[in-house]
Amino acid sequence: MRPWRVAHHATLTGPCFRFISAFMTPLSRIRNFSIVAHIDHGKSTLADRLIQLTGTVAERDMKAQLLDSMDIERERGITIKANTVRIEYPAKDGETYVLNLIDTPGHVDFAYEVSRSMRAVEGSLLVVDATQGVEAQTLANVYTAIEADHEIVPVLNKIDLPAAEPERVKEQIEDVIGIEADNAVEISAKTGLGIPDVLEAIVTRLPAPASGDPDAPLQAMLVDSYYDSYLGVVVLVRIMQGTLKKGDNIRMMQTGARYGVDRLGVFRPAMQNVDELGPGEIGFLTASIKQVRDTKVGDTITHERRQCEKPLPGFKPSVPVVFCGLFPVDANDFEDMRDAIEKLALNDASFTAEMETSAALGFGFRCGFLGLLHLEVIRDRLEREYDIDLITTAPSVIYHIYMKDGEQIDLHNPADMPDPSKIDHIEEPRIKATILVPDEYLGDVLKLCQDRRGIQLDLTYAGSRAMVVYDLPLNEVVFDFYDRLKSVTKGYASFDYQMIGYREDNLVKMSILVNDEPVDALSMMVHRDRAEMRGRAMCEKLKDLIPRHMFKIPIQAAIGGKVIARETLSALRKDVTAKCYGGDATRKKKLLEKQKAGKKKMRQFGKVEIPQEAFISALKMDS
Ligand SMILES: Nc1nc2c(ncn2[C@@H]2O[C@H](COP(=O)(O)OP(=O)(O)OP(=O)(O)O)[C@@H](O)[C@H]2O)c(=O)[nH]1
Repeated sequence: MRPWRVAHHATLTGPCFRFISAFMTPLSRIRNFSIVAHIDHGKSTLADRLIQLTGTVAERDMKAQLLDSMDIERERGITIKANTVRIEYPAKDGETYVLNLIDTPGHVDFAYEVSRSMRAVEGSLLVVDATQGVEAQTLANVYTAIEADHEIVPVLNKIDLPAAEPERVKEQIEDVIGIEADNAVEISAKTGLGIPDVLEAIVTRLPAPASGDPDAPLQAMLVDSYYDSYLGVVVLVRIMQGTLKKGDNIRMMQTGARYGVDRLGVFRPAMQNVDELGPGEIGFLTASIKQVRDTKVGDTITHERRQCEKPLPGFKPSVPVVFCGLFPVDANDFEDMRDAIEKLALNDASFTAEMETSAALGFGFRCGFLGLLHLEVIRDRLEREYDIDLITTAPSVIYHIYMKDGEQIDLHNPADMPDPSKIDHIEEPRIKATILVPDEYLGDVLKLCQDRRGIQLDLTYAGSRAMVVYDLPLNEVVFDFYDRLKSVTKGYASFDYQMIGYREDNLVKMSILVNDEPVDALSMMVHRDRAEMRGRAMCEKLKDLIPRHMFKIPIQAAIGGKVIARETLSALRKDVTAKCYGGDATRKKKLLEKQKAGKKKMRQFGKVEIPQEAFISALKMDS
């Protein structure tokens, strides 16, 4: 999972295991920073180069993208959880500096983690691909950095490419973000060009940590945590005030949990033990913590005996916003799936799962995620690492249902919708979406947002690119908005969003009935004005996706008891093997075997079998 960490555990007991002697680096020689960038602009490659150039990792151990450690991260080239590394850099002024890099996730789903890790450092490198320019996530992340009072050094990457336009991109950074970019460092993280300048810029242009008193009561930020099968939960901390020592008894101020510190250390990037961590330093601790859930990112760690007066400000637990049902295709996999889900949940506090039974799909889990990417990552891991075939139901958001009797219900699953006659009104979550798109695709983007019940908030230009800001219902975005956006703009748009709150709208639950049996997994919340259109589209699709049976199958969409759309799948007249006339026995056998294998992936609904693909395909909306 995190190969470099696991791989380097050996060194903890091996001959090269050593303690860093108990001296604290003076604040003036510490620089804590993060790298903010849009996906693919080269953040991980730059981090690798910094590590390599400072000899933090021996050349032979250098694996591309050291900091992106999960397989899926590697494969998709995205960074999911924050990671950290401590680099020692002998600067031109003759002093050796300790540089702590916290690598932050680049994707919108993990905005909260980004904002937390930013609070743990004083400065940021803003990496912008000199061939692409500023993108939506560059904006979102750089604003988070600005909010955290960071000093920011712009870095233009990929200047080795002929398409690089550093001057234009500098101008764009100044126009769009509003920070000075004249003195941006021009580099190629790929070839290594300009990397020494980046190291010098970190030392000379980013601030040292603000004053901290090593003798004050301990105040440390819990920046991140992960589960390690050898060490248990490993907690990444940034010391603000006081000194943390091995053996100390600590207390998490938000959760109230108490622990004894077993081990203290830093990542270089292999784990290296230290005796103590002082103000301004970033390191890790282990403390026989059983599950990641007990460590809340953003919590304040203090000493049990001598507590600091106040926790650090701004703590909020990250809460799942997108929910869906995950069911094993083969009911026999349920126990394996439960184990797998428990393991994943141990390592990911923002992923929630509760057992669920569906009339149609049997036993499974209702799972909560930070966003769509998070959902995909977890689903992929279940399928890949644990080898479980899954049926995923339509993602849904949390609706606030206000009942006539004054009760308020949070609806996570459309299947649990209460009797509509008892409902007063329903509110849905809305987001503010920022989209940056080349001019020529603007029309398509506006249409897409409009189709998804968007309200335009702003439209401005930065060079030949438009920046549109829309207020959109989250529900319209969760399923395939991002895919549609990519396809209508040929991949040239970038997208970022933040939640802005709940608003009332005319929402109803649409049920789908196949052969008069409701299929829970396909029920969804829709806007009343769109229900008919959606219902019709859904029935038409299902008609194509459900194989014909020996009898006629009505497929209906309904709101309450009222049918709003209907299709009929005609009966199959011939036997599947009928076309194999002429007695080709092997062909006939093959066909029957194929049919049998296909059956495993089918779900029985009353008398009707629905293939697994139908669930996903039916829920994808075409414009
Ligand atoms: N030509 C060229 N390619 C580069 C350079 N820096 C990075 N790349 C390539 O750009 C792609 C993306 O680089 P990454 O370092 O994975 O990007 P990232 O910003 O870390 O992406 P996330 O982890 O998804 O946030 C990779 O294929 C790199 O090899 C560069 O200076 N020049």
